[in-house]
Amino acid sequence: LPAPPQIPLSSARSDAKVLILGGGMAGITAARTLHDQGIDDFIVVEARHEVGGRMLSHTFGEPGRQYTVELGANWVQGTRHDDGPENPVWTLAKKHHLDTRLSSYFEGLATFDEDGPVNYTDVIEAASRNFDKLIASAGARLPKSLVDASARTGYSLTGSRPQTPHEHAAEYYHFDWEFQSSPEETSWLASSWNNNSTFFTFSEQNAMSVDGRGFKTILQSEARSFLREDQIRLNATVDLISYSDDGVEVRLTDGQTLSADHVICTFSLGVLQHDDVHFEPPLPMWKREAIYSMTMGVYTKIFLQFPYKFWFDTEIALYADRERGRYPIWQSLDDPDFFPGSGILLTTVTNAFSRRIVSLPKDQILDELLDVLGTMYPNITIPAPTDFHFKSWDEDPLFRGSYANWPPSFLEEKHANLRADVKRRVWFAGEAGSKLYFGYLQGAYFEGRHVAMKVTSCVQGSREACVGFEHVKNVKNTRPYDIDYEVSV
Ligand SMILES: Cc1cc2nc3c(=O)[nH]c(=O)nc-3n(C[C@H](O)[C@H](O)[C@H](O)COP(=O)(O)OP(=O)(O)OC[C@H]3O[C@@H](n4cnc5c(N)ncnc54)[C@H](O)[C@@H]3O)c2cc1C
Repeated sequence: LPAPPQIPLSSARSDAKVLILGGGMAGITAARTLHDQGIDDFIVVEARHEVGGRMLSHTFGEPGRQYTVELGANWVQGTRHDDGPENPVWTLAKKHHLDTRLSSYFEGLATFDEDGPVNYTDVIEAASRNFDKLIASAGARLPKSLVDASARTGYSLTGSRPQTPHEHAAEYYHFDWEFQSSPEETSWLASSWNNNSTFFTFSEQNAMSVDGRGFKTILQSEARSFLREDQIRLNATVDLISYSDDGVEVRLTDGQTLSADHVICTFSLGVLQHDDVHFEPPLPMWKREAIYSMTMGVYTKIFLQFPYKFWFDTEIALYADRERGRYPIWQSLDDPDFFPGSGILLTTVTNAFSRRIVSLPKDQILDELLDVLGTMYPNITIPAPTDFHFKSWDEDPLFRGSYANWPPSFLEEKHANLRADVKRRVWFAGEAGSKLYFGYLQGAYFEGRHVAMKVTSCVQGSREACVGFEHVKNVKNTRPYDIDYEVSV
């Protein structure tokens, strides 16, 4: 295997034709695309000490029992059908010899509730059929141009109305665990096309990284294969982007200024929503409206290491609590396919529950987790964990959440505006901009490539050849609201 990438700490250069702001999947793919198009006059500017973005690994476990776990993206979701199109993330994984194992989410699930182990796999199978009906019903609406609604509306209309803790947990497993948002918070139509784009276009396989170099190695190795030292600045946090018809200036938090003809912003949607980076002049209203209309969700993986394994032999267990979303998914990494003997168990929580727990003292979270495990295993004395870790994505000013989600009220025009450039100077790329693959690494990849191709025509061509994305200045209803304020007496 190639040696770990050594990316230089800082470049002395300050001016380039293009500044790529952010060194995650979208940023490195944009850089690779520019390079492949013969443009090398660019600098990638990244706040962290390494590239990778939300591909973020962590060394976890007590001394002598340490493993590389993934706090962010962990799976290549959708690989390739026999002779169908290949997920470009899978292409990168293969190119850089990423060590992966196929996850078997839906085979041999262990099931628990507040009474301990109990079998409700029939309910999980029903939830799987309900999810399929949800997707199919959205597919039937699209050709008729029927209006969007929440996935909850879709579920209800197709006859799925979960009542019991088992039904809620089973629905959560199929829906929230993927979208990190509830059916109420999510678009019926967009969740369906998002699911189909990844799992039908590529494949239903989920290949999990168990690589000791971290999942990020695919980006770092890729970056090392074409980036020169003076084409990347690490530990450089962007604070202000000033733009005009003539070009762009980028101010870093240390006061340094970089200038360029174009910038490609790959900050997460959450970063754009929180004004962590300022724009001068402020971004136009149509752009801000789009930014604030899509949602950034939270997906928190909580890792626990125990001195020994006392739990289920399947990869995943489902726990049905009376409170929907309370520590429902448990994943064993101490599995012959993953990290045997590691003693690592992880649970995932999302959105509202996730925001609740990260505001609690760590001891309290740990007590809650041990309490749930005690409920799942009433006849076992749960040993004290040897390590415990999670990352609060929501609170990190470089991410402000985990990945984007398409809410029911989000119109296609607004999404086009989210993706659109401003003045053909300030460009936006990142997973949120991908209409089909938002949320996924492949979304970031496709956006990085697509936007870099647009910028290429601006850098190489005449002014006429430089064509930005279309945006809609005022997003309107096709039919105005008919509201009669008259008070009848
Ligand atoms: C917990 C979690 C689990 C996930 N699981 C999966 C999965 O299994 N499979 C999958 O396909 N996807 C998954 N995703 C989503 C996937 O990680 C993202 O879609 C993808 O990494 C986004 O890439 P990006 O380049 O658009 O953004 P990012 O990776 O966020 O890149 C943006 C970069 O900008 C940098 N930056 C931010 N602010 C500044 C600033 N002011 N100045 C300079 N630099 C800045 C950041 O440090 C970052 O490196 C997961 C994400 C999370 C958080």
